[in-house]
Amino acid sequence: MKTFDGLWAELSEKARTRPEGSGTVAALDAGVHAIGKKLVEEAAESWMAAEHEGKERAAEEISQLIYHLQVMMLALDLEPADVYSHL
Ligand SMILES: N=c1c2ncn([C@@H]3O[C@H](COP(=O)(O)OP(=O)(O)OP(=O)(O)O)[C@@H](O)[C@H]3O)c2ncn1[C@@H]1O[C@H](COP(=O)(O)O)[C@@H](O)[C@H]1O
Repeated sequence: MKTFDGLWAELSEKARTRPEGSGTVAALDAGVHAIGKKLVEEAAESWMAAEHEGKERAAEEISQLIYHLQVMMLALDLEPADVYSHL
């Protein structure tokens, strides 16, 4: 099963090697404004799923929120440690 750290390693590698067809590379090329819109969209979908669609759907939307959160971190050249230092 993929974890936060496992996904982070995978996405960091994609950002570095820029393979053809990667949605992550396309998202990074689209920029912070576009990534921010996806982040807000997935946050709203997580909220709606949590309130109206049950735990399984909420978990699915939260996984997508984590993905877009990591893409934003990559776009800003932030490492997980930079974020963890504020927890
Ligand atoms: N975990 C994810 C992941 N979660 C969410 N998403 C993206 O977020 C979108 C989900 O948004 P929605 O469900 O709202 O669907 P949508 O609005 O129809 O999507 P769009 O039209 O906006 O693309 C998906 O279409 C993906 O673009 C993800 N894209 C990739 N990953 C993983 O990231 C890794 C690298 O992916 P690539 O860079 O594409 O190789 C792989 O392991 C993937 O499984």
